[in-house]
Amino acid sequence: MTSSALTLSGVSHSYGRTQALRDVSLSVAPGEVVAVTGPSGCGKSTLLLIAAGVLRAQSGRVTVAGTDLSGADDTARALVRRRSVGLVLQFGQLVPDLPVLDNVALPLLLEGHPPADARAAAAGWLDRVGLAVGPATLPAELSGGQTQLAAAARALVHGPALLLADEPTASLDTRSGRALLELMVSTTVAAGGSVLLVTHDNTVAARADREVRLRDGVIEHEVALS
Ligand SMILES: Nc1ncnc2c1ncn2[C@@H]1O[C@H](COP(=O)(O)OP(=O)(O)OP(=O)(O)O)[C@@H](O)[C@H]1O
Repeated sequence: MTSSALTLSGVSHSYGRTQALRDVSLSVAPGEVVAVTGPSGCGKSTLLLIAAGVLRAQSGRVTVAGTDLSGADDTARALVRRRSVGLVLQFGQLVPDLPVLDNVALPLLLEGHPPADARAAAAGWLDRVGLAVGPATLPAELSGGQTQLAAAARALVHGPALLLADEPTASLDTRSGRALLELMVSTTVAAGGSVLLVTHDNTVAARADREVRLRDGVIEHEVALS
């Protein structure tokens, strides 16, 4: 049996009295690209953060690349995230006092790769996403769009089994956004990985194999796109 890259089974999550997700079940197969869409506040980002192991689901089960995150402690969840997940959040979320190059190299450095190799790989990915920075350039020196490019390079540098992206092209112009999306999706899928994209942009969603539409924290419908 081929295990899925991501499985959510009966996942619910609340922030105080706001129920963000209600009994959501979703599975992403290896090599599959899924877009999660829906109106503002319907729970898209919460779903992605739970899939990434950043948030712990209050109920239900979450499995990433064969590891059950539901019962895992913070260290175990961080390890799965580091090894198997590439995460691109809306505003990049780079480590502010680390040079951009080291931010991109971080997933490899944390896995014990020699620093020179990790930085060479990071430079290669920065080149591929089209971001020219010096070795000492800090995140604060980048525009919003450049920060998204760097975040995408960091998410791809270790060849993740599961790429999770929340509005990954929101700060980029249409052409750069399209090119970045294509790079993220095609390289991940070519390596056998899967992609979960959170987006309100129909042209981004159209790149997916399947669209999962949320409304008020529940799956309203799913459509196969390819
Ligand atoms: N940290 C938080 N504390 C309190 N409520 C939150 C928090 N994060 C999200 N929420 C609430 O949970 C619900 C789902 O939010 P979420 O960010 O997952 O939706 P979304 O579909 O990603 O929205 P958007 O498209 O606007 O980013 C919303 O009602 C939101 O206000």
